[in-house]
Amino acid sequence: MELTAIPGVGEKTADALQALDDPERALERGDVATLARAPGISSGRAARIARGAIRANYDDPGEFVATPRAREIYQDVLALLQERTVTDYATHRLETLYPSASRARIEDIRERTRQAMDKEPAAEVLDALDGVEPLSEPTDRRIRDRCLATQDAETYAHARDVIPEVSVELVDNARKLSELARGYATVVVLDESFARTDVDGDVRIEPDALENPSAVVPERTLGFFAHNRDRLQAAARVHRTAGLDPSCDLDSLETALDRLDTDGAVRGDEELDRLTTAVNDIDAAVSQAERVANDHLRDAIEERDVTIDGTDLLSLVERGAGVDSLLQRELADEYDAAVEQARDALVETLNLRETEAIARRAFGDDPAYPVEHDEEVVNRLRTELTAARDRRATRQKRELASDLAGMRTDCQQLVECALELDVDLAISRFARDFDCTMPTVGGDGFTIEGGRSPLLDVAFEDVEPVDYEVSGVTLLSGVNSGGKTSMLDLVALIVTLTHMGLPVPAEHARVARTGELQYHAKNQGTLDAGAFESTLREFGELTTSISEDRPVLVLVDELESITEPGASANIMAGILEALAERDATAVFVSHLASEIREVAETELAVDGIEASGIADGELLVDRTPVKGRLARSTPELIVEKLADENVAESDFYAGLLEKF
Ligand SMILES: Nc1ncnc2c1ncn2[C@@H]1O[C@H](COP(=O)(O)OP(=O)(O)OP(=O)(O)O)[C@@H](O)[C@H]1O
Repeated sequence: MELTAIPGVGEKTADALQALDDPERALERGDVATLARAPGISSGRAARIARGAIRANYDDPGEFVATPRAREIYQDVLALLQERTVTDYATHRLETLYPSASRARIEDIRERTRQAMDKEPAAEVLDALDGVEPLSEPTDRRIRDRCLATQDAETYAHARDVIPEVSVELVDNARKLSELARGYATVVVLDESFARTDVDGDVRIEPDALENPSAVVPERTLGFFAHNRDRLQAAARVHRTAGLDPSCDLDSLETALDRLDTDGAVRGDEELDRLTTAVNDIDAAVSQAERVANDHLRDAIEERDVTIDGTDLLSLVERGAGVDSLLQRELADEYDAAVEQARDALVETLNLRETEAIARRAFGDDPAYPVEHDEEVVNRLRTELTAARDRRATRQKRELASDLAGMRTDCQQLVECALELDVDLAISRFARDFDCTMPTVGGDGFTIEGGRSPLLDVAFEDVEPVDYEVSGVTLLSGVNSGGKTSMLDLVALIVTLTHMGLPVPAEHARVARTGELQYHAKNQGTLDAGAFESTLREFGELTTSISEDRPVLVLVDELESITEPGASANIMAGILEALAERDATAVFVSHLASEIREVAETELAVDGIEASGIADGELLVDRTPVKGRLARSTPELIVEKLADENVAESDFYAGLLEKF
């Protein structure tokens, strides 16, 4: 997809998106979290870009949400869904769901919603989701014990691109190569030309190395898996607890991950552990072996009475011989036993195998007291053990890296699948929490049965279910606080959810396909001339823009408050007539329903939310509007109550009542 073809994506944004590994895939998947990783793109902007991409894909003109109040309702719907996610990914991903006029888009989401609603939001699955996050690359991948070397400038540039983790060096002669071999544990030479050069150190001639970078830097794969280990383990747990079909064998993945340390080292290999411990403990083990030998020898000397013939003693002294000679002569056996003990102790403590023979040479056969190790031999032992440890570690790393490298795509899928489950479960929880059903799309206007708005200021279980059906243009009258605004909110909510492809909080609902939701909230007080003029312009544009292929649902709350009552009634009557002429669906909440009907030239339908009376100062309201009924106003109900209750002033109240 050409990035600049997406609505709202210019050259600059397209450049920022190109910095991602695979922007097309992120856009296709509506992966807001990944898009927001592009430089300078906030998550809000990422969501707008993703919606733009979807719109372009469905040829959707957008602009369903046509007014600030309609936008608020959409935001409220989104918030209710987002409250039910576990992962940040799902929170952002839900922002790609929007009310659309495109039949195909709605149908696609409805299909997904139906499947989502069947999914059980079990506590252990939600728990497991807690650790899932999109996979990401570790930031610091510099590897300092190895370098690449080449003679060729082009290979040099290519190597820097392909294996940026290690340094790449230009070498033109054997001297430079041997300098590198002294500075790095391993030098990988990328040219055949050095094949016959004899250089000390671990210098490998691997002209094909750039074709398989993970063989040169198994740390790349291991680092990626170590960095993402917790997320992958959580994703595997989600698959197990939710019974999802995994994209890879979970046991193999978990076994491989168990072998990996958080820093990318291989763990759980006995041989590697043995060699690592031996290298670390060598000095301590040598000292301990010396101690063992000397303790033995001291005890032996203390216990022995050495008898020495006078001539022998004289000859020893004349030769300048020291105690060593005496030891050799008199305590040779004890010395041998002591040295043997030192050798055994060293081999045993360090658990040596291949290097046992070297270790044994660390204590010589020539008698001396105290017994001392041969530093040169110990150093040799250290070098051998270190090399064996490094060889083993490299082999292990390569093996594990090659096991894991093949799993990368499947792991990506494993995590994506778990994250998408979170999106589904948010929809499922929303549907369950608010007793939702899938609405029917089609027909004229809307029908709501048993609708309960989760946006009310009362607990959801206390919301009274309401029914309402409108086709064409209707005035909605009713007592104060009867629930007229709440009814408009419920209609807007159900229409918005339906066009998002989501379930609605009603026992049954049917909604006509709509291109635009025009929901105008109540104004707080009379408008000044300028604001009044612009409100009239808005309605002027709205009534003229309605066409058959772009049907509009108009919800208006107490438009009369924009100016004085007489003028308001005239204006509202005019707007309603224009909407009726264009076969629009509209509900106008008004306390001036009667006055509007009087001045209107066509017959206008009116419904009413009625109160059956007043009890303890509270209106008893039936919140379902009665079709074709102009509801009595609150003042009328109060006058009626006073007329009933006050015998003395009954004439006065009866007179007032007649005026209604
Ligand atoms: N279906 C319902 N179930 C329970 N309570 C409701 C319901 N509808 C409305 N209410 C309660 O009634 C209150 C008033 O509702 P709302 O503001 O919609 O009335 P209104 O008719 O628009 O009032 P006004 O004429 O004063 O503008 C709400 O804040 C809510 O507490």
